Amino acid sequence: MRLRFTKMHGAGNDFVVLDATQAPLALSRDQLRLLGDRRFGVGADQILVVEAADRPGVDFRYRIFNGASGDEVEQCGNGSRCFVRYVRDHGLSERDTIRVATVNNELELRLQADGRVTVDMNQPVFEPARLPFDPSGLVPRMVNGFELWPLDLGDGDAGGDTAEVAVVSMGNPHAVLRVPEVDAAPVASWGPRIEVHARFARKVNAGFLQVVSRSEVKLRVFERDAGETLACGTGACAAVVAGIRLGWLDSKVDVHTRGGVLTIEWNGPGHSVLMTGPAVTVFEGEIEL
Ligand SMILES: N[C@H](CCC[C@H](N)C(=O)O)C(=O)O
Repeated sequence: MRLRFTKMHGAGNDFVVLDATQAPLALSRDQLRLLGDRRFGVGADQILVVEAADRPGVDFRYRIFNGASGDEVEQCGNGSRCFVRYVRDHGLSERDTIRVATVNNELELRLQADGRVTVDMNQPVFEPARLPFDPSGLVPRMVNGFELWPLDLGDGDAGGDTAEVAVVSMGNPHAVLRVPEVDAAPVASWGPRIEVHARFARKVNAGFLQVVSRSEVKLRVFERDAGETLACGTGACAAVVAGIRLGWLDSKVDVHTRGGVLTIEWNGPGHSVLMTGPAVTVFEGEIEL
């Protein structure tokens, strides 16, 4: 099959975007992994599929697949900003604000005059069972009334490292740990061990957070089924929400990632998280699958 695609990125987190509004695209896991493959295919952290609305009150359906595994996931923040840029540029909508349905939620996406996009990422979820995360037998350290869970990363000869994490769901699961300096953080060694830790039944995205001030942080994320990406939108939301709950951050924070800056705003429980950042089209192409 000959497939047209658009290559995009949001703060360096990159995507292959496909238009399935005219006809459903039933791609196999192998075809999705080929699209994500940086040697044998196009190359992308995630594959985003634009589908026609499947219910009243939304403009499109937004589906997300991790490029390395071909598995469908619940949410992609950087991808949602590219989504609205894509539908505008491809004449699929004339509106600056659109509403999309994901596998487990709905998002409102707003194209700003300066070209950045603001997304209402809905409310964060903290109940461990809804991540899912199994805290049984663990005693959390309470900071500002919020749990930091001691994760034992010891696996045989790897030694008894313990990662102290906050857990947050933005529709997809996140474990956030504070580090003194992101550039020296053990992302390559601890990231994969947290990602597949047995207490996360559907694996987890691991965020490494450096607090620069109450309104500025640096963040690296070892993403579930993607490895370290240059930015993670839901990861930035999860890290800021955790930082606010832990008393480290104010309600509006600039998140410096290796691929660019995202601005996250959250006014506390009961409120949505707002994420603002870039959405860039790199090239259009075709591939034979
Ligand atoms: N790897 C993530 C999906 C992509 C999230 C990230 N790219 C974002 O911008 O939120 C997961 O498996 O939950």
